[in-house]
Parts: sequence; structure tokens; C-alpha cells
Amino acid sequence: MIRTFNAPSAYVQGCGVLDSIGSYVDADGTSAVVLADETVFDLVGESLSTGLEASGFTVDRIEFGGACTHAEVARIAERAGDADVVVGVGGGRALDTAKAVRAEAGSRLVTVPTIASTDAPTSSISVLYTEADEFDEFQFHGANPDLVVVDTAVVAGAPTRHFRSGMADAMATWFEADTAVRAHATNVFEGHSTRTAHAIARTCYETVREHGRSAVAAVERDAVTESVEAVVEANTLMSGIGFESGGLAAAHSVHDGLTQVAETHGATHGEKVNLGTLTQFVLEGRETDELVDLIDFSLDVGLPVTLADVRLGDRPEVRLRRVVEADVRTLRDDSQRAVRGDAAGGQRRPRHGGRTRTRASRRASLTSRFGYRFFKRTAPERDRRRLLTPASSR
Ligand SMILES: NC(=O)c1ccc[n+]([C@@H]2O[C@H](COP(=O)([O-])OP(=O)(O)OC[C@H]3O[C@@H](n4cnc5c(N)ncnc54)[C@H](O)[C@@H]3O)[C@@H](O)[C@H]2O)c1
Ligand SMILES: [Zn+2]
Repeated sequence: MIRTFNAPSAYVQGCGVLDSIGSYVDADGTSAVVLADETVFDLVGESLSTGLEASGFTVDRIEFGGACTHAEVARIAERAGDADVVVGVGGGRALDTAKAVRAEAGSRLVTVPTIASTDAPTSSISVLYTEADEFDEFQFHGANPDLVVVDTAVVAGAPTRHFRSGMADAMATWFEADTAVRAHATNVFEGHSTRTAHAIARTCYETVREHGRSAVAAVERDAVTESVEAVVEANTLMSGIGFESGGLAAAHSVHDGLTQVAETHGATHGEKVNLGTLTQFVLEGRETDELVDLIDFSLDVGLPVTLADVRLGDRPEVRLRRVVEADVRTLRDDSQRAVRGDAAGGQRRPRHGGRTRTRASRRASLTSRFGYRFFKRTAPERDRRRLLTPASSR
């Protein structure tokens, strides 16, 4: 078995760190292109330029159009020319675009997430979309960013919705990486997980659970506390390493399926992933207590737990079954194999003492409805009304 582990070369996180970003960029040349959308340039453009220029860089700003498409990558790559450093700034879309530009330009790459909304800042892949904003393809660049710089003051000052979405993305990391290990599935680099990646994924989840409630309360007030620092690191660094080197499973497959339904386009990546994690719990036949625990935490921090929360409350079964059946099938099999512990070459290692194929299969039959009925049936009475009310009207 070949085990692989990849990560960004350097990671810097702290309050106000953007002012000195230039001192962390290790580059032979002196030209930098900075890629960000208008909102983000307004927020951090000045401090970024000042920070880079203070270390001798010439800075060329390129405005990001907001969509990570082939056309946008080509446009920006042409503008970037032979710049020594590409600096991508903003949310997942801007950073994914910067990664694709770096792949074409051959320069060094710095990512500067200004929201802790996904684990895109540290990963080596880009998610490309069509002009109609539908998923197009994953680009596997084979190289992670050379440097990731996260200014926690900027992240804490952003809308809390982004922050809690990143927490959902981070929590999924553990359940997917753990399932991938038990299924002997390969990671993004087509190797098997290391114990290192597995441990990082576990710590990622534990950090979000330990600090999440407190961190969300702080971000509501734009405050940077130790809990905020902890969750930013989990959402960004631990989650990125954990998913790429640990492995993915059903949660992100369900997310990918949901992106095919136009009604969900208003939901963030992390919000859709949270439904994916809950669905994966059902697929794996986890105990109701575990499911309820994750639902309780999600409700506490303001994450969606029902299809109605992502605008699919109106008889979703027909649409969802049509759209996601094919997408989920493979990973469902992986999840069941993991529960049974009978993947090729593996030994029998049921996760919760004695769980069997029958039980997994029974639970998995709920898959075609994304656990919708299961959620309705098992929701604690006190949360039932809330669970069935769209987040938007709470
Ligand atoms: N490559 C990967 O490994 C990976 C992993 C997860 C998600 N993704 C991708 O990431 C994308 C989703 O990223 P996202 O959720 O960050 O959304 P996004 O990139 O669309 O950004 C959301 C919005 O946040 C705004 N914003 C950024 N910083 C801000 C700040 N400080 N204050 C106020 N507004 C700010 C931006 O202007 C943008 O409009 C999807 O395309 C998804 O496929 C990629
Ligand atoms: Zn994700």
C-alpha cells in the first residue's frame, strides 16, 4: 500500500498579518499579481499592496470576475504573464482561479483567504464551473500553494455565514477521511491516507466541536478570540490537508449532487456539505444519538439540517432522486464497505461493534431520499418545528 501526504509549503495565520505579508513570501523575483474581486480589493487591497511593496514587490492588481471558469482563468493568466508570484485573495472561487492561473503561468502561488468558508486555500485542486455556474470539472494541479496567509481580523470581520459554512466543511473532513481509511479508499493523490492525515482530520473535527459555538459568537461581534483562531485553523489548514491527504466519501458526493439542482445555488458550499455529512451518517447506519448530536450542534451554530434549509423543502424526492442517484451510488458502496470493514484486502473491522451488512443496507435504503424522512422521524421533539422551517424564515 502506497501512502501519500501533501500540504502547502508554508502557512501563516494571525491578527493583522496581511500588513507584513511580503516578509513571508519567499520568491526569487519581484513581480506579484494580486487577484481579487471588487469587494475584497475594497477590504484588503491597500494593506496587501503596502505589505508586498514594503518587501520590494511590484504589484499588479487584476480584478476577479467572480466565477472560476476556463475563460476567466485564461483571461487572468494572459494578464499575469510571467509574474513571479500569483497572489489569490478572497473566497474559494478566487483562490481556485488563482491556482489554475499559477498552473498555466508556472509562478509561485500565495493564497490569502479573506473568509474561512472552505478548505480551498490550502488544497492543490481547483473546481471549475461552466458559464451557467454549473460544476464543470476538478483540476488536479499536483502542487499545493507555496504559502497560505490568513489574517484572522479580516476573517472575523466577514459575514458569520461564511465562517459557519467553513465549520461544516471542516467537520465533514473527519467523517470522510475516517470512512476513506476504513474503506481502504484512495485520497486525492491516488495514494492511501497516512496516520498523519487521519490524525489531522480528527483534530479538525474536535477543534470545531470544542471551539465552534464560542467562535461563532465571537465572529458575530467581529472579535478575534482564541476560539476563532482555533476554528480558522481547523476550517483552513486542517480541513484542507485532511480532505486531500485523508480522502473524501459520501458527504461531498451529496454536495456535488445538490449543486446540480438550481434551487440550492443560494446555499454555500459548506451548507450543502453539512447535509451531505448528515446523509453519510444515515448511510453508515450510525446511532441515532450521533446523528442527533450533529443536528443539535448544527442548529446551535446556524447550519442547515434539512433539505428545506437549502430550498428543497417542497416535495424534493422526485427531483433529488433523478439528479443524484448516479452521483451517490459509488460512494454509497464505499461507505457500506467501510461500515462492513470488508473492502478489498481489508480485515473485518466494524466501527460500532457488530454492525452488519444487513443493518447498513437497511439504513442505506433511506439514501434515495437523502435521509429526509429519517431526519423528520428522529428529530428531537423540541427541534421538530425548527428543523422543518427553512433557515431563511427563522
Ligand atoms: N479547491 C478546493 O479544494 C475547494 C474546496 C472547497 C470548496 N471549493 C470551491 O470554493 C467555492 C466556494 O467558496 P466560498 O464559499 O468561499 O464562496 P465564494 O468564493 O463564492 O465567496 C463568497 C463571497 O465572499 C465574498 N468575500 C470574500 N471575503 C470577504 C470578506 N472578508 N468580507 C465580506 N465578503 C467577502 C466574496 O466577494 C464572494 O462574493 C466553490 O466554487 C467550491 O467549489 C474548492
Ligand atoms: Zn468542501
